[in-house]
Amino acid sequence: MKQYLELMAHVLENGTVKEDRTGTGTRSVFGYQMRFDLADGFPLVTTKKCHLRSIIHELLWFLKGDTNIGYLKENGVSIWDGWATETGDLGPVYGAQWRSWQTPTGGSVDQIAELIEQIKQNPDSRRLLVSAWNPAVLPKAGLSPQENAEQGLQALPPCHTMFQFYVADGKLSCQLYQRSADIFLGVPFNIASYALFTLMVAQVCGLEPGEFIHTFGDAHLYSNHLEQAQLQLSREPLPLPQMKINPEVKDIFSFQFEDFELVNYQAHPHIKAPVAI
Ligand SMILES: Nc1nc(=O)c2c([nH]1)NC[C@@H]1CN(c3ccc(C(=O)N[C@@H](CCC(=O)O)C(=O)O)cc3)CN21
Ligand SMILES: O=c1ccn([C@H]2C[C@H](O)[C@@H](COP(=O)(O)O)O2)c(=O)[nH]1
Repeated sequence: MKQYLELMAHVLENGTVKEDRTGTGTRSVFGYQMRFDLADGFPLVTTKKCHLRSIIHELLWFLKGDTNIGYLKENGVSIWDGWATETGDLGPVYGAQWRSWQTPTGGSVDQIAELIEQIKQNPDSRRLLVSAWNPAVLPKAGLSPQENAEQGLQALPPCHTMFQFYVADGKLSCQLYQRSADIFLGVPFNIASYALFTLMVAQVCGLEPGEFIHTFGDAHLYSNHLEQAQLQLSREPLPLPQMKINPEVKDIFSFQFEDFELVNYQAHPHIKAPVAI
């Protein structure tokens, strides 16, 4: 995961000191890109131990179209707790936009089902996109995440805002545009999640995995993550693990947690860091 360490080093060296919504303060750059060839192994950060279980459950939860943290809590995943209402709601976040984008006439669009259909039917298409950025449901400034969710708005605007697939030479690649990126906590999750999603889509479409390309808007290190970032930079990256997926699954909505097995994951010890809310 040289790419990830290079991003960290780049932001530490070149980042501008910048205030942010959470009041924590960041070092930030605008515009950056990383590329991962999925044939090189599964891109899970090795310079700190990462919790893949949370990442898999979060992705399956998005794919169900679910926006209540109930499923995550049942599976011991707490990464969304800070933003949910007492009843566990987050408003129309990723799951809702991916699977049931509301149309003005009262219908809904399943962007994931349409994406899979288009990749199969029309692999040369330049329109293989999914957007989670829906201006009609963005949270109102001045309200808390919980107050927004109670009003039917998103608790937090999507950070991974849109992604595009591309098919060439029998290989499927994915590019994500992430408008805002917490390099220490969020980015390792985001890389692994989209790499896994690309492997899943490739399998159900009968394609080989190509590249995952991660493009950033505001990529930042929070001021209370700088020591943790330095510690990670002092560690040697280890060989990447491999992801094994149950080859029987041919429907993107049928994957279950047990269908995934990460093998040969060697990592340095976990590093704790506070999450900015
Ligand atoms: N400031 C901030 N950073 C984020 O990365 C983030 C948000 N907010 N808000 C929405 C989601 C929630 N995400 C999160 C939230 C918490 C962790 C976190 O605390 N990770 C720890 C523990 C992992 C675990 O419990 O499995 C870590 O060490 O990675 C990671 C991603 C990603 N997003
Ligand atoms: O998947 C995610 C979700 C969130 N983040 C980070 C990026 C920012 O640090 C915060 C969101 O705050 P905004 O003020 O809305 O930008 O969460 C992430 O890195 N990955």
